[in-house]
Amino acid sequence: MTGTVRITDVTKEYGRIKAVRGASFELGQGELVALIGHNGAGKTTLMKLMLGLIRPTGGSIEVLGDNPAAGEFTGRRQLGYLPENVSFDAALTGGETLAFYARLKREPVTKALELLDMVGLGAASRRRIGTYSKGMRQRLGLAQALIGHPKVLLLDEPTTGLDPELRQTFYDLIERLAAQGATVLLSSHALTELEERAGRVIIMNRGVKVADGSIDRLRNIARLPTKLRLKVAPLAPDEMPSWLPAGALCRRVNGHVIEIDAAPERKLELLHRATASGTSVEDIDMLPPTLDELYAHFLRQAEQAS
Ligand SMILES: Nc1ncnc2c1ncn2[C@@H]1O[C@H](COP(=O)(O)OP(=O)(O)OP(=O)(O)O)[C@@H](O)[C@H]1O
Repeated sequence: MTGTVRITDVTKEYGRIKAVRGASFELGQGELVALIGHNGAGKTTLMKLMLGLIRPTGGSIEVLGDNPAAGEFTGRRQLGYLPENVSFDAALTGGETLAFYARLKREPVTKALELLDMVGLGAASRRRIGTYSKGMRQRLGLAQALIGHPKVLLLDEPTTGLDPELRQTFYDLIERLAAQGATVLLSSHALTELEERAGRVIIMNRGVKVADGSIDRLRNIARLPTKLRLKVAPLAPDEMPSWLPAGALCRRVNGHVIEIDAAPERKLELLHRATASGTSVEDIDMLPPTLDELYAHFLRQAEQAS
């Protein structure tokens, strides 16, 4: 993995507000990384630091081998950025807007206009942005960020305002870009949709990085229980299956479905008991901790430690 972004012990203060506190991480070529955290956790500040729009109070930042806040930052043209609240001149058409940004980036206009088709705005390219829906403006923002095949894409809340079908198209698109070698960092509150997509998750809390890794790795660290949902023969009102070990954390979902919280080290034993001959288990679903649950766990842990 070649590092394209290197954040080392970075702090950013706005007066007395510490927006980022001692954050360190590297992003590699072709990585699709989700940056998650509550409002004010420092996500946008980190992106602005990577773009060179603001300077860190402490620590160092390297993007594509250079300091983005340096005057002669050569990598700037290879960065794509979709801000959280994207806004364009309502009087311009989508096509005119994209042509304007292409010229700013010194990229061929015709190539940039092809991006409108890619985000499903080809038919609307001659319409004024004032007539666009929020989802259309968001897609125009994404097309703008993609001008010039950026090596690093920073997307701040990119799926806000997109309907489920467009979200799917959006993720397909960025997965393809990552597969072609782009580094994609996206901030989001939509944890459920990130669960299947992000190869890696960075969790921020009050400016501090509190977790970093693939979802499997975060599951290993958090050691939260896996839910085993079992369909069993109909149970009497207070009955529980006899094969359940004493002390098992178990609840009835309804008269023939029970759910057990299985600690990682007891998962196999419980499965074995459930499927041993003589039990009447008809079906089993294993539900590992969701990203929502992991997120809540790491935030709780960080709050307890502070
Ligand atoms: N220009 C600024 N001047 C003063 N404080 C700022 C400035 N920009 C951000 N902050 C503060 O820094 C902290 C981190 O803000 P940031 O925008 O990075 O959070 P975020 O995680 O992106 O939140 P959101 O999800 O709401 O966008 C917040 O407390 C915010 O109020």
